[in-house]
This record gives sequence, structure tokens and C-alpha cells, in this order.
Amino acid sequence: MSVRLGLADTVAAISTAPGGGAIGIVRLSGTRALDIASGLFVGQRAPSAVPGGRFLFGRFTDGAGGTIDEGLVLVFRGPHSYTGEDVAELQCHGSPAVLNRLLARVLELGARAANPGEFTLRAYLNGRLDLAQAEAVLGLVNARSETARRQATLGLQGALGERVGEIGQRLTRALVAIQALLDYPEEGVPEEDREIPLARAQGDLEDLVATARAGQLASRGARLALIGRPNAGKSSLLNALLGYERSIVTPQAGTTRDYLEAQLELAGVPITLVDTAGLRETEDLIEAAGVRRAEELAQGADLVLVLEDGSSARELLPITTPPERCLWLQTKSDLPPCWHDEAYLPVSAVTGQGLGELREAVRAHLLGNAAGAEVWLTSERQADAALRALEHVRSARVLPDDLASYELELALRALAEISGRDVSEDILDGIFANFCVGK
Ligand SMILES: Nc1nc2c(c(=O)[nH]1)N(C=O)[C@@H](CNc1ccc(C(=O)N[C@@H](CCC(=O)O)C(=O)O)cc1)CN2
Ligand SMILES: Nc1nc2c(ncn2[C@@H]2O[C@H](COP(=O)(O)OP(=O)(O)OP(=O)(O)O)[C@@H](O)[C@H]2O)c(=O)[nH]1
Ligand SMILES: [Mg+2]
Repeated sequence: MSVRLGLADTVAAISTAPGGGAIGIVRLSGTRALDIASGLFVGQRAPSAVPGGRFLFGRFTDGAGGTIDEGLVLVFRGPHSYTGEDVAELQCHGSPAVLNRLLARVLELGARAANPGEFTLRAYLNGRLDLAQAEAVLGLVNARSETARRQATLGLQGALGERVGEIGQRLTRALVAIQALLDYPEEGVPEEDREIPLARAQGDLEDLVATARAGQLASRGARLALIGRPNAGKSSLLNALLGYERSIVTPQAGTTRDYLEAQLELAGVPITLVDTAGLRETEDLIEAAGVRRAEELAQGADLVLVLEDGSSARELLPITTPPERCLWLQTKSDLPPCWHDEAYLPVSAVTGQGLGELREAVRAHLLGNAAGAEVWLTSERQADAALRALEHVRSARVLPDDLASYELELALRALAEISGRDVSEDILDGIFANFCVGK
């Protein structure tokens, strides 16, 4: 898709989910939206003849005078619509058969099939949303957890844009002060005009950048791998966290051979829990393949739960995952412990002891300081821009005035990309390509 397509034509798409539903919507946006709707709708009044904000009941007809379905037309007149253009929503019964026929009919009447995200792109190009808000719409459509939803709703309401705007104001204040100093070096500028806003902007940016990992985990979800020796209690812990018997548990070492995934929500983050084969040297070809897989899965996980049986003698585990991505668990804490290690959290899959602490530790690990922050950076694009802004601010604080002023201009430009008024087409294409058709 390219944004170069422009806004001249009228676009149409099925905006409700693929598959069946009680009600489905074909949405039209553009200068001819109401004319096209009037071309197939038969009711008391034509969509093109009523003011915005009305709904009409009637029949949707095919070219030969037959009826496709009965339903409603919602009429929006630009700029008072989602896209800022004239919009007609054809609300019909929700089968693919009805929706496809209705879409085919509006295309016959001159609409063009919308590209993925094109309604939201039009809303952006018409100044109805900024880029951070457009990304928030994407976040809402794809929200897989309560945390993801909450952050996206905040983003749609412009909270991220506001936060970034405040930081921008501090930087601008410092920039003006530095430029005054460059022009009139003998005058000097007070601390509160230069050093204080800069230091605060840096602190704010550091806090904001620190939310990026949480924001991305909340939207894409996190992978947690359970790793340990055979019989350490990996499958039992997976079942205990899930609350149902997903994985086979037996007293025999080497029960789990292939890996197995299960979904749950933990701390507001969608989690894929991965049960793996116990790590050991083995002659069994299948088990050996499982062990290799377990090692790979540990490498690819956002967090590795390292399990060691607390009720039997310790045996060194060959873990290559960096320690900052690991949480250590001493399992079977309902049995008399054979060893003590401060770094390990005692848990029991049998009594549930320690599971609350485990959830809390996972939450702290995945969300870090972001848990306390109001708004998060939710896309990689936003995180990248904020990080670049932060680096320019750090440079500005250690460089001589003329270079500092240049760094601050770059910082402001990077910040402006987050809400994005004049970003490149490549960036726009990259964002809107992730949308679905009809959004
Ligand atoms: N049926 C339907 N439901 C939907 C949408 C939609 O497009 N259609 N939306 C699509 O994402 C979301 C709602 N977003 C919308 C945002 C603004 C306007 C709109 O028409 N705004 C005008 C009029 C406001 C008013 O009447 O008070 C405006 O702001 O001027 C419509 C939907 C979620 N639900
Ligand atoms: N008392 C007690 N026994 C447990 C606990 N967790 C697991 N067990 C027992 O330990 C044995 C092994 O448990 P699994 O969950 O199958 O261990 P695993 O790590 O998945 O083992 P493999 O799949 O062979 O790698 C079973 O007999 C479980 O009943 C626990 O918290 N307390
Ligand atoms: Mg197992």
C-alpha cells in the first residue's frame, strides 16, 4: 500500500470480523459515499438526502431490482465522521454471503476496495487523529489483554501525545535559552531556563523509554519457558498456573518430550507458557531432540523459569540464558527442603504455595517500572523515536552551546515523530500495513 493513492476516490470494505455475526457492516468513505449508498438502498429517504447523524431503515438491492438484504444505513457527513469524509455504513445481517454481495454491489457502483487500515489512514490524513492515536486504534483492534486495551484507550484519548508535548515544551524552553546565550553571551541565562528543564526532560524521557518493553509485551504478549531437570516439576507448575491439567505429569523422569504451549493472562500481559523436556544427557533419540528444543526455546523466551527440585539433592543445571532473563524456582516446597538458596523462590504445584509470589515476580520482571507509569510507549516505532530523542538530550547536556542547540533540535524532531505530522511515507506505510481491511 502507498499513501500516494490519495483521497480522491471513495473506498469500501467489510468492517466487521470475517466469519458470521448477527450483524455486519460494509463501510464507505469518500465524496461519493452517500451517492453510492443511495444507488442501492431503497427506503423512505435516500442517504444522500438526509443530514449527517441519521439512520435509515430499508432494503439493499442488487442491480436487477432484487433484494440482497434489509438493514440500516448510517449517514455521516464530513468532517463529522471517523475519517473526516462523508461516510455511509450499511448495516446488514452478518453472514459472509450477505456482506460479500453487498460489497460487490458498492464496488459495481464505483467504490474502490479499501486497503488495510485505509479508513484510519484517511482519518490521519484528514487531521482527525495523530499517528500515536492511529497506532492506538490498531492497539484497540488487536488488544489481547486488559493492559493492552487500557494503554490503547489512553493513547486514543491522546495521553501519549500530551506526555510527549510536555517534554517537547521543556526542550523548547531550554533551546530558546541556549540560543539566547549564543546570541548574547554576556547576558547569561538562569538555571531554571536551561539546566532544570533539560534535566527534567531527560528524566521524563528515561521514564518513558523504560515503558517501551512493557508496552510491547502487553501488545504482542510474552513467552515464558519452563526449564529444568526431568522431574523438577515443570509440567505440574504449568498445570497449576493454568488451573487445569494441560500437560501430562508422571513420577517418571522424561515424561515431557516435545514442547507444549498454553495461553494465559498474567499481570495483564498475554502469556504463552512453554513446557519443555527436562534437560539431561540421554540415549533416547526423541528425548534428546526434545532437550535440544528446550534449549532453543529458552533462548527465544522473554523470561525463563528455571526450576530445581527442592526436595532432592542439587545437580548443576546447564543454563546459558543470561541471568537477567531468568527467575529461579525451588519446586515441591510442600516437601522437606534438601537445600536453601536465597535466590530461589519456593513454590509448590501441589499446595499452590508461592504461586502468588511467582505471579508478582513475573509481573515485576515483565513490566518493571512501567507498572507505575501512566502512559506507555506501545509500538517499536514510538520507542525508537523516544530513544533517539533521549540520546540527543543526553548529548546536548555535555556539549558546548552551539552543538547543544543542534542536538536539541534533533531531539525535538525525533519527539515530533511520535505524534507525527510530517513523517515519511515509508513510516506511514509501515504503520498502516499492520491494520486489517475495514479499519
Ligand atoms: N458503527 C461503528 N462503530 C464504531 C466505529 C465506526 O466507525 N462505526 N468506530 C470506528 O473506529 C469506532 C468509533 N469511532 C468513531 C469516531 C468518530 C465518529 C464520528 O462520527 N465523529 C463525528 C461525530 C461526533 C458526534 O456525532 O458527536 C465527529 O467527531 O465530528 C464515529 C466513530 C468504534 N465504533
Ligand atoms: N510433592 C510435590 N510433588 C510434585 C510437585 N510438583 C511435581 N511433583 C511431582 O514430581 C513428579 C514430576 O512432576 P512433573 O511435573 O511431571 O515434572 P517435569 O519437570 O515436567 O518432568 P519431565 O516432564 O519428566 O521433565 C510427579 O510425580 C509430580 O507429582 C510439588 O509441588 N510437590
Ligand atoms: Mg514434564
